[in-house]
Amino acid sequence: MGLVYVNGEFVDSERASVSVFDHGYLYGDGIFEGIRAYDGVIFKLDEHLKRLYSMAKALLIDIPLTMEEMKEKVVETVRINNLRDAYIRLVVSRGKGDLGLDPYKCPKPTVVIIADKITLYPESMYQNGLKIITSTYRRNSIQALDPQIKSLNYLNNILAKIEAVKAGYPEALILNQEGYVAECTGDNIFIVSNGTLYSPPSAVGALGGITRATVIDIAKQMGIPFEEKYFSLFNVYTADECFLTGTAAEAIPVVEVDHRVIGDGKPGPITKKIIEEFRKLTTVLGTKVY
Ligand SMILES: Cc1ncc(COP(=O)(O)O)c(CNc2cccc(C(=O)O)c2)c1O
Repeated sequence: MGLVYVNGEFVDSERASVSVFDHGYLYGDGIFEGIRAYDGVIFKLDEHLKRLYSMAKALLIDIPLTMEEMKEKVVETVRINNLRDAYIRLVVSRGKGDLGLDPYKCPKPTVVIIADKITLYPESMYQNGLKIITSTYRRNSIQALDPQIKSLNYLNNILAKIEAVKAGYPEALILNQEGYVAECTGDNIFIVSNGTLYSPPSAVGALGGITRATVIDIAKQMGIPFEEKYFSLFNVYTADECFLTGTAAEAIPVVEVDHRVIGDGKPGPITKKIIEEFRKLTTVLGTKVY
């Protein structure tokens, strides 16, 4: 049985809970981070915390810990559970209030840190690549709720995920309302065409992924040209390679989109090299737990 950090205390995971009057639960009023530890190193913890505090600022949530204190609590949560490889879920909500949605009736944000195991995709999917479809659900407009904020409002992603799973696919691509490719339900997207790597800017309606940023750095170090560019499904269908990036998924090849075979239908050479380089970095760029 693991221990979960809840508002300053470590509680058995079976008993860990938040109030039913918590606005994260009642209204999805909150944000979260998904972080990974590899062999006792928490990958890019600083980058994740920087994003968390930026998102909190955007929502006017005043996290009751400094970034340094939060960093110590994340490390302590992995350590107290004796984990070396872990998926860490850090959730900050507006906190306990009354049944109205007024955030100014929530005196103190709730902070929850969970460290556990997660396996999103089996190794075979990394070897063979994913087959995905495009969801009929469009990404919510940045004028309504900016997808750069990793909020507790994941219904847009969940509805697209339901569509994929019901159709027999592990993941779905989401377009924005203009028809540009945004990202998948839980991952950013890259395509490779004529030796250049492309990924849409976050302004398309996508999370500014930490893994995406890492892959862009890897590409630069490998001398692979990278361009941030809006692109359509046509560009995906006709790409030489395609892959997705996310903390849980890392980098995973895509070999078919909407029944269009990408390249030769196998994980591409640039994709495979990037995956190899990414895995090398995971125990180098991060914060030691032990
Ligand atoms: C919408 C979205 N876009 C991109 C990413 C990748 O971002 P990072 O490279 O910073 O992790 C995410 C995060 N990926 C994520 C978060 C929560 C659950 C699941 C799941 O697939 O169950 C996936 C995400 O939720």
